[in-house]
Amino acid sequence: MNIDVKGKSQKELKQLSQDIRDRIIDVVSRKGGHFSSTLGAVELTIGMHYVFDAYSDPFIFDVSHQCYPHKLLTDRWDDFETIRQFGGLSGFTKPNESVADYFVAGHSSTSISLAVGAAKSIKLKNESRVPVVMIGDGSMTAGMVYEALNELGDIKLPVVIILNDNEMSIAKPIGAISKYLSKILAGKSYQRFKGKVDSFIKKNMPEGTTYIAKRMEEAMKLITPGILFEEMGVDYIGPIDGHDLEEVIDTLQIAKDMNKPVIVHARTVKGKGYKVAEGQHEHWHGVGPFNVEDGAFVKKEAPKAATAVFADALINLASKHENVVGVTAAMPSGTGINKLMDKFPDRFWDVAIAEQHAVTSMAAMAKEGFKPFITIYSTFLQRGFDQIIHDVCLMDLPVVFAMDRAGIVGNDGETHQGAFDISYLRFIPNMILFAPRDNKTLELGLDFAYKLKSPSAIRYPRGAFSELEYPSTAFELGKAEILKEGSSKKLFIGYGAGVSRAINTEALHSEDITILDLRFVKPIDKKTLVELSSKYDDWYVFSDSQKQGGVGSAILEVLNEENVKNVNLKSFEYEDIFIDHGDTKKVEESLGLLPEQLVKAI
Ligand SMILES: Cc1ncc(C[n+]2csc(CCOP(=O)(O)OP(=O)(O)O)c2C)c(N)n1
Ligand SMILES: CC(=O)[C@@H](O)[C@H](O)COP(=O)(O)O
Ligand SMILES: [Mg+2]
Repeated sequence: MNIDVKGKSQKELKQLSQDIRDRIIDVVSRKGGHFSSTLGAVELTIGMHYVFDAYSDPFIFDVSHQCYPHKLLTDRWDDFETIRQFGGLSGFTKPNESVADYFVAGHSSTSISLAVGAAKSIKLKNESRVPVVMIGDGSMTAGMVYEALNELGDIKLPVVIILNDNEMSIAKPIGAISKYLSKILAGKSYQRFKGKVDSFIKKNMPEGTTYIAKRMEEAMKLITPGILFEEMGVDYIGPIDGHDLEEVIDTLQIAKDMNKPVIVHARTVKGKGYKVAEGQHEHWHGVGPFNVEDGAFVKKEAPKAATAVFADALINLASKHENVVGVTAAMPSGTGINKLMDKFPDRFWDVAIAEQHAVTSMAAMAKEGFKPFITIYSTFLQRGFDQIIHDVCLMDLPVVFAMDRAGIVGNDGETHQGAFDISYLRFIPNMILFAPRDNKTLELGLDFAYKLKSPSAIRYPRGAFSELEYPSTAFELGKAEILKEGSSKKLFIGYGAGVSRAINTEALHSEDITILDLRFVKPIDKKTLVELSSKYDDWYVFSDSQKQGGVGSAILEVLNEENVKNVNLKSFEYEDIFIDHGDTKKVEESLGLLPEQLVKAI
């Protein structure tokens, strides 16, 4: 059922915020999810629903990982139990779940552009709806936000932007924007100060002093904390206490009545309402199950994650070679670069949510003789696509793209799957694409990448590789590796983490099948593939990647160019769909990618 906040008293709203927190703490402690962001957004979300109408005004949450209170208020209180589970609610906003969710999100800093587009449409349709945005301080560090503000300040259409400032990104926020916003938070609220001046003028100055008042207003703009936004043509109100329901509602009402673009700067506490998580705690951003009483995480015995193997291997490399440098775009712990930043603070940086800047700035370092490692989730590298072509590959610069979370990522779902990197990188000239099959070959892969004189991209999965019984061998450019020769006319070709799926499928199959680790998608090992075509007719491809333009496509191109006619190739890569959220195994099963399913398909 919808919870109608508009009719509630302050007292009832306070109780509602407690009920929402209790529900989030209860479910997320059992199921995992985005925790501290969402606790910090409770009063702001109630305020949005009190002043605006989610079923007509576009409610736009940036990243939307903080949208759980919004979902609880819009007919998903009971279903919230299924958050991020396979077949259940998405952990992000999703219009096909509820009309109250205006747009899909998951990648950051899109919200103000969406609001501009919505506002233009509303004007053209002569409607009176008002887009309302919630964007965090971390998401304000991406360039796309300023592209949107630049236009919004010019066209001056009514948009209310709630800047939910908890002085945290996932980790501590980085950069001048964050420092600027924190400085404002440290000061007193400009509006209260402005109000005092206005009433002083009215009371003590004779009639007709509007001229002076105007001058005072202009002068104050010079000291208004929101000068950055005011100068861009967007009004600024704040900072306000983002947990004071009355202040939030009053301010949002004022902002809405201004009928122009306005930023409401709200100070909040990340994790508010769950003591253990309140404040600057990176590990409460996205959590697995935990014990509510003491905040202890439910420890699951897991093999060493690829991220940790990567980070340790990069530390070794950086210890040996002074010219190794690297960046993360606001994902220091997720990528393991936090370890490098600690050990080599003058050679590894968090550049904030700025993937485009990460790519291009590292291209310059490569030109200067350094060996940059851009460590980034496959899905977020999509944000720097043109920079890869224009600033790295065109000049054939030796930048390494270390792509974590390649393949299915699980509970984050369709906005985060690492499905596309092979397809979107393979057609770029000078790019080298290769993939390790286990931890040891990941380590060897970094040593190999270090020596390359061209751009390269190495991919590895979320979580751990499977342990393989095959000895690991060093990479040789463009060379595949036969792991096992079999008597069957079938050939299994694995790539990256897909190699273990090929091995597990072969183990279940009745025939004795040859297994090839392709190792390189570009340059691909044409010679070996042509030789194998004389022995094997039925080829099967295993890779955690989109079929379109992926590994199977690359192999078919070789067979076509080399005029090979006898091979039938079937690729078990992802079909032409966006892959939904859920535990990775459940998602793989829904795609028919479990070995026992593949054996039947073969
Ligand atoms: C393009 C992109 N890069 C990185 C991320 C990963 N990410 C998700 S939330 C987040 C931090 C957002 O911080 P903020 O906007 O302050 O929200 P808070 O969690 O503090 O409420 C980051 C870096 C992303 N979602 N999209
Ligand atoms: C919302 C967001 O984009 C990040 O919090 C992301 O969910 C982290 O993913 P991992 O859990 O794979 O590090
Ligand atoms: Mg924040």
